[in-house]
Amino acid sequence: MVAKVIDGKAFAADVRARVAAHVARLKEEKGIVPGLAVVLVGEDPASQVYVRNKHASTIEVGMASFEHRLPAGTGEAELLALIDRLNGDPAVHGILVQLPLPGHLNSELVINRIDPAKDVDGFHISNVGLLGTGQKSMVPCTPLGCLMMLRDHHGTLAGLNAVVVGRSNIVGKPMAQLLLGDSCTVTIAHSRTKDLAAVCRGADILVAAVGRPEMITGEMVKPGATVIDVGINRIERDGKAKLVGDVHYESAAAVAGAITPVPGGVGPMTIACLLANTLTACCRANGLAEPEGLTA
Ligand SMILES: Nc1nc(=O)c2c([nH]1)NC[C@@H]1CN(c3ccc(C(=O)N[C@@H](CCC(=O)O)C(=O)O)cc3)C=[N+]21
Repeated sequence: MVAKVIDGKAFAADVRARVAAHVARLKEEKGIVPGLAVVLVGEDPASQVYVRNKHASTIEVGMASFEHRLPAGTGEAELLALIDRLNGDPAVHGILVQLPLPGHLNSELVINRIDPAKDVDGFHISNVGLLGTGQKSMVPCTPLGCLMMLRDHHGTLAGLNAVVVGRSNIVGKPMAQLLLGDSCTVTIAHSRTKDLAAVCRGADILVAAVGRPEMITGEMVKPGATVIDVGINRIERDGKAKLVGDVHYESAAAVAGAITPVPGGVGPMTIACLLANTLTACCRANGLAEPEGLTA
């Protein structure tokens, strides 16, 4: 079997177009412009690229983008004061604090300072609790993007065996909650799981979010399964820099029914879902109906 390639880049472009159409309608009918504030502390080069991409995509869909770049040595009180200011700013509907933060800053404290209604990353403990209890929340962007692609490919996910490899707070755990919400039978596996290959081979849906380059190989994939590769690893091969996922693409694609590539899979969907979440937050803040097909 040769897997169908799930084109995350094209899917993300479609999500952004739907967001843009809704934003245009909000502007025209209500005079409302959704706004996203992105806070970057320090000069990490990878983070700077991400923040630049987020800014460009935000403008492109017609939203307002507020960028706050702070020096690496910024104190906690100063950062918290900025978040308080953004919490109180009615032009700001979404707030994202780029992670990782410099080591002297307590990221849990900082994230939990964000108004949960503006927490477009879905990392605030209130949103985590709401998601875990099946209540309306802001949903983390990467798992939301994976869920959208899975629903599109399968129609319904009910009754399918889903294995999530990785137990991080930003991907693995919320991904498992979302799959459970769509009535999958969910297993969370990780680096200490006994006979990981056998566990993975039981999956109709296999989500790889371990952060280890090409760890999930074809022999761990059930024939016909859907493989979602969340990993983004920069490696060097044959003297060249290369971006690879947590899945060994070639061997997995030979067995899977469908697979997301890296790059061009989950990554672009993450940014598209950030915009979708900002739109959702704006609609909720104004007591308006939420955008259809762009929420969990
Ligand atoms: N508070 C916070 N929220 C985040 O959502 C967040 C963060 N911090 N810190 C960093 C990570 C990383 N992240 C990515 C988003 C898009 C791509 C993406 O579009 N990747 C492209 C390729 C990019 C490339 O070529 O480098 C792709 O996979 O096709 C990747 C990574 C969001 N993050």
